[in-house]
Amino acid sequence: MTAVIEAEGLTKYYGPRRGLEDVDLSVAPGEVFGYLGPNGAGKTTTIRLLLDFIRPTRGRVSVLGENPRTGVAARRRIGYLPGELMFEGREKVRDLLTFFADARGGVPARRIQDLAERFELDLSRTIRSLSKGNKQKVGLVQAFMHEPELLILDEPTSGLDPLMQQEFLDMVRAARIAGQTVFMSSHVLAEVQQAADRVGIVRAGRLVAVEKVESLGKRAVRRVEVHFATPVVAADFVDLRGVSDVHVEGTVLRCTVDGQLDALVKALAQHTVVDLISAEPDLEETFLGYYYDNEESSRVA
Ligand SMILES: Nc1ncnc2c1ncn2[C@@H]1O[C@H](COP(=O)(O)OP(=O)(O)OP(=O)(O)O)[C@@H](O)[C@H]1O
Repeated sequence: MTAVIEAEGLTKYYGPRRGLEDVDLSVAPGEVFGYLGPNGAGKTTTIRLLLDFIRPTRGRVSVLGENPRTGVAARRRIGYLPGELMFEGREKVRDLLTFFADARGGVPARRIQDLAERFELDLSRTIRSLSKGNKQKVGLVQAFMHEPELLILDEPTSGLDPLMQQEFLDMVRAARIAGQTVFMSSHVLAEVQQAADRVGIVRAGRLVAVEKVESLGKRAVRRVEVHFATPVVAADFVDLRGVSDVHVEGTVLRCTVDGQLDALVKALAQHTVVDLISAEPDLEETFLGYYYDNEESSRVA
């Protein structure tokens, strides 16, 4: 099957500054692809290249089988949520959405109404009176409303409260079931894990890893901090399966656990445990774990 998004050696320099370099990427029809990276990694640059808002310094990209530069017809088949919404007008939300709907060849009013209800968005408000989160909802409604073949979403959950983030993820899952393809950027691994089939990790302008979400889940790396009633020694914990970065200061143990907690929990049980804190690592830590431990399997295919 032809890829919906295909990039080869995609590179963008802003003057001497690297925005993106040598990105090879292929997103299959019906796939939900999460594009993860810290601030300034190159996510927005990639998305702008896909939409021909900027042109590559070198390399090539095709979207829905077309070169974004010439494939104007393909644009209607795309729903796009920009990272920064420029909605400011005095008009009502309903009027703005109707305007977008008409530009895409028409969308049933009922569909707009349903999406607005889902997101608890008041269509009778004026655009400029909306909070950041509500503007984000307008952006999402306009991206989804014409049921495009491809959704390109730049930081879609930014500004949404947790309930609305879940609503959004439900919509992505529904889009996937309907056979739509989704390319979404994020800097939050947890949210992408809930909806995506694969995750690409971009860092300093390079796509450093592409992983199936299932395999990410299996490698749950955690930071663990344990407080004991009496002092402990590091030697009790250093050789345990999955445990690394062991540091002991008096009655406090800090370490990293990759995979099951079982071996650590059994060793802890030899002491009196006062408190145990287990935190998911941030994106960078998870990804570094992959990149260095699993380099041969993770490089982009
Ligand atoms: N118009 C521009 N002119 C110069 N440099 C730019 C421009 N746009 C982006 N860059 C640089 O390119 C790099 C990638 O930026 P990009 O906006 O693509 O990152 P991002 O992953 O989307 O980050 P964020 O999460 O902060 O939006 C950064 O170093 C950024 O400073």
